[in-house]
Amino acid sequence: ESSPESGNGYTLASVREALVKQEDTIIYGLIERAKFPSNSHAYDKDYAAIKGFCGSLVEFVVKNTEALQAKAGRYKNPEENPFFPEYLPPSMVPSYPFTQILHPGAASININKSIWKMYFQEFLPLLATSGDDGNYAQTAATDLSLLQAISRRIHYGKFVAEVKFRDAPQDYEPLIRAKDKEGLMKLLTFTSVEEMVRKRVEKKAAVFGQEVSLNGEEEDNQKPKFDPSLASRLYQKWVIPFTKEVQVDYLLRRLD
Ligand SMILES: C=C(O[C@@H]1C=C(C(=O)O)C=C[C@H]1O)C(=O)O
Repeated sequence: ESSPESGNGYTLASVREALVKQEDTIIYGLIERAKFPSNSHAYDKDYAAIKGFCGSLVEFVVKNTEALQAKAGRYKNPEENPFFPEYLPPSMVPSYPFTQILHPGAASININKSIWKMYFQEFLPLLATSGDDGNYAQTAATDLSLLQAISRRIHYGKFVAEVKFRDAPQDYEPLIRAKDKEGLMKLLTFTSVEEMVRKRVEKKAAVFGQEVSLNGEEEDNQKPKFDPSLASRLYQKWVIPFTKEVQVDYLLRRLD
């Protein structure tokens, strides 16, 4: 039951359930980041001028936090993918026997560079209101936890692809051998599931982002913590397409 060849309890239903739970983490992350204004100095390499470090304050926070978390074992879990893998020290803690269901080729898939670019260049300007309150370190910390949640969700595509492959190897194998990316993309796509995901994410964003007061009348006039349609936009434009890209990348390596 627990050999690497068996499914180890992973099914399409269970991986989808995991994705639903990760939506919560992403939405909490959006709420936390939206508490701060844009704080553009946090992203400015010239502003930071940190001794012995070349890069912005957010890069400084992310690289150093990832290094600490790597020592504490974070990246031993195949669900976790660092943004700066080239700077990571080894884990210093006893290893845990994480269930290994993925093909070893999964380890070489990391699209965090694209996620990073999307987040800072395209998404963050939509989420953060303009302004500067000086809380650059705190802002960078919220960026990192939101980025980690988005990255985990997107790279979970490896697990999604693995269970889809196991459910129908006869359908996937010829496309993999032919390196038919378009055919694979079509086969792994479920538009009705995607639509449900987008709708649920927007609804969760509206519910979680609601101001809570004890006077029922006030609630209607309260501004939400962030625009809920941004959450579904994030999913539609980036999270879902990136997840599918990871699935295709994974499947292309599946028979190596
Ligand atoms: C993740 C899956 O694969 C695809 C990507 C989806 C997503 O990122 O939400 C949803 C449906 C599929 O088109 C899935 O089938 O659940």
